[in-house]
Amino acid sequence: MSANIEDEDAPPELIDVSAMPAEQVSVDEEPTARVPITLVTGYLGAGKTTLLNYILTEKHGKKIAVIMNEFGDSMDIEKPMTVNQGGQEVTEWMEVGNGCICCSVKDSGVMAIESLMERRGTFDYILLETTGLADPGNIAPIFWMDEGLGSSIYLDGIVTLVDAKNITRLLDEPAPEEKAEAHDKDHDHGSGPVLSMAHMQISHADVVILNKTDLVTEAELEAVRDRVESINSVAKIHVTDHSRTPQIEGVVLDLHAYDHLADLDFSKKGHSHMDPAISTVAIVIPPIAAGKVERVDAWLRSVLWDTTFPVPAQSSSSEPHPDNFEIHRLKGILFLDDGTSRVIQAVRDVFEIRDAQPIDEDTSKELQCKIVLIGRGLGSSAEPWRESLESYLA
Ligand SMILES: Nc1nc2c(ncn2[C@@H]2O[C@H](COP(=O)(O)OP(=O)(O)OP(=O)(O)O)[C@@H](O)[C@H]2O)c(=O)[nH]1
Ligand SMILES: [Zn+2]
Repeated sequence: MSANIEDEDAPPELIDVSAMPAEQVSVDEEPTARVPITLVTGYLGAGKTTLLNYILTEKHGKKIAVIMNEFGDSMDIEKPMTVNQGGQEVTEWMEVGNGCICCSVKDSGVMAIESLMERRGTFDYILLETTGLADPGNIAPIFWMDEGLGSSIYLDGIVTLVDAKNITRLLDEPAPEEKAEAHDKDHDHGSGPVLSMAHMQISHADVVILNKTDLVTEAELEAVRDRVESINSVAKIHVTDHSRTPQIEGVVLDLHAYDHLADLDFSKKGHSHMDPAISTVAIVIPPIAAGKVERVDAWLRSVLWDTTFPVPAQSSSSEPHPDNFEIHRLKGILFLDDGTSRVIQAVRDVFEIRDAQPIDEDTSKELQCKIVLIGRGLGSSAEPWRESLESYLA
């Protein structure tokens, strides 16, 4: 459908435009020079390192730089020498048989990426394994905000490994130490179910890999799939045993999760057993006037930054507006009356609206603006959200 996948142009740089001087916002320098990065997340032991080892040993014709976290000692390749740089351990880059290079790091992978960039040209893709307790919502914005990294790397997508055997327990009973750490402390989570890190990792995913399926029955697997879909109904789901994905491209690599959103699948809405903590809401409205993009921006600032609905011009819905919500992930596409379109991307409170690649869709299909929100306390209906946005744009 959306024909951009093979496009020569890498997607535009993800920048927090609100934090930058206006003249820098539209700078578009050599987008093809930037290297895509996929973040591989998932709870402790879900199979992240197994996945990376699989990719490092498969034939795929790509030169991938793989950054493993410190727990990656199950690597069945020779463990490289560890060097210490400024108190943080970064192991040296090691060539692997299929043309990839690999290193394992302690703490954040940002330093490893910086050391990696000195080897630019020797690889064309980066895979970063986050530690099992990392909240990808804290990592993804680095690639949007950090000007140095942002000019050489772009975020291709977030892949979350799910341990099919343990995930239900993790979602139901967040460990006490996790509660204390549960993502950033600046956010007031208000009352309600405590979000585990497992929730965060699933809710930020563009792709979910349901792994360890050899350890569960088919019925258990379906229950896990339902649970995952109820937390994040837009992520693509793949089922694996020992992280052996059916293919690598399109599953782990080349996700283009941030370039085109017109083909988002909304058909999985309306789950009977929503996860109590996190849910997905999709706002669908007709194309808007080109002059209204600024209003959409203002509406987003209100819901993402102030977590309040802008006062609606009128309220006709019988459903009350959620008043204690938190949006962790938002994606959207706007079709404008001048024939152009815009993509909206947000991870937590960092967001941007930028020009979308033209879509050569058959014109018989009616274009609709769509905004998908994943978060907490969003309510069971998209109606109050749609109403708020539409009346704000009116
Ligand atoms: N039975 C079974 N075991 C698996 C599967 N995938 C991975 N494992 C095992 O689970 C253990 C943990 O896998 P890893 O790949 O190290 O997990 P990880 O997510 O990298 O773990 P951390 O980095 O510690 O968070 C290893 O012993 C793997 O061999 C699977 O599909 N089935
Ligand atoms: Zn690992």
